[in-house]
Amino acid sequence: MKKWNIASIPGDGIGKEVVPAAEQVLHTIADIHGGFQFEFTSFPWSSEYYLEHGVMMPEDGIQTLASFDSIFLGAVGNEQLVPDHVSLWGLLIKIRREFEQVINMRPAKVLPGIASPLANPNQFDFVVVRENSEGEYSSSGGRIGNGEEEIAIQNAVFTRKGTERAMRFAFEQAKKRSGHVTSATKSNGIIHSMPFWDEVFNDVSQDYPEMTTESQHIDALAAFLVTKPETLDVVVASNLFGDILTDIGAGIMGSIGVAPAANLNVNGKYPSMFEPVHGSAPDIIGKGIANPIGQIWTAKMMLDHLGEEESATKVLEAIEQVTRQQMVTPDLGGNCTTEEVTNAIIQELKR
Ligand SMILES: NC(=O)C1=CN([C@@H]2O[C@H](COP(=O)(O)OP(=O)(O)OC[C@H]3O[C@@H](n4cnc5c(N)ncnc54)[C@H](O)[C@@H]3O)[C@@H](O)[C@H]2O)C=CC1
Ligand SMILES: CC(=O)C(=O)O
Ligand SMILES: [K+]
Ligand SMILES: [Mn+2]
Repeated sequence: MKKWNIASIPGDGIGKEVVPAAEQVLHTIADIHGGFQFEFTSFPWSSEYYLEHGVMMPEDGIQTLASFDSIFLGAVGNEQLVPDHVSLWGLLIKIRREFEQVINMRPAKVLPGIASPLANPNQFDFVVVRENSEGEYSSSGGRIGNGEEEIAIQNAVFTRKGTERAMRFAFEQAKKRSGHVTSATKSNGIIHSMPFWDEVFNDVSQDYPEMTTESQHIDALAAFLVTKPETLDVVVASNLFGDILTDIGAGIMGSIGVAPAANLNVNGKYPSMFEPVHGSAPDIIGKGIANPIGQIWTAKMMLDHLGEEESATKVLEAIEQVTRQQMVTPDLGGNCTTEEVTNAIIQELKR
């Protein structure tokens, strides 16, 4: 029997609530399949770990993770204990970079039974391909001076290699979908990186003459996600633009609690990491009402990545059956708990 070794990092806040829920679902689907199983090794790396050890993960943490088939992460961040930029750069962003997880794939589509906050949502189904290793998320820059003289400089880094890689990945996705790629730009306001981004998009699109393309400024595109999301298929975006667009994508699905994500290593050198779009949700910690669907849909993406596509499809179908019956947590207007939604998905799988 095949065994998938997964490093599990629940992290902070509701990560500790939704990761175990999704692991239950993964064990269930493995049992149903019968030909593979999961072994989860859990790591306590979090803001609490930082308070005790002064680091978000041990020095050999990256080395430890390298031997796993995939990493399954909840969320990182507890501002009460550790400044966010310290905790995120010490764990989440560190893993993304060290393991060259250069693509963050984030689908968004209508889930049956869920009332979108959009008044008349058309049947949208798109995926954002977010460049995940450079761009605006950069450590280049610094702070100097004090008081009124203080200056903060934050550089964005766009390499041709990284930009092109994200765009090619987007076009390859589009081949499997309806063949339309939208580039998120801002070349009217950002004078170096974004005209460069547009040029690379134009160059790469020459290699995909069968695809249709469009380029939209990020501000207009943000509005289109609300007014006509059904026109989008694959959106390629820089690190920050992709981050923002995917919270909008989550919003129009009904809640950030349902949105999945995959941080993909595409050169095969290191494991990929699967973690939902949402954060640690400090306002609902410990209430038992965190929506587990984002983490469970993320588990579905991990199954796809591991080549267990048939099981992956079954997990998404079970999620859709449960939302169709409106067995959902309060963020989606329901009154179910994390446990009730998880159990309903498990029961659906067992049918
Ligand atoms: N990838 C990651 O690990 C991320 C970590 N963060 C961190 O998380 C902390 C909180 O950040 P926020 O900006 O408030 O974003 P957040 O995503 O944690 O929460 C935003 C809102 O969505 C709700 N929400 C999020 N996930 C939910 C779920 N599964 N079920 C029900 N409701 C849910 C929260 O209750 C809150 O009202 C910060 O420390 C931040 O840095 C934020 C975003 C991503
Ligand atoms: C930090 C964050 O919000 C993200 O990378 O999605
Ligand atoms: K997350
Ligand atoms: Mn985000």
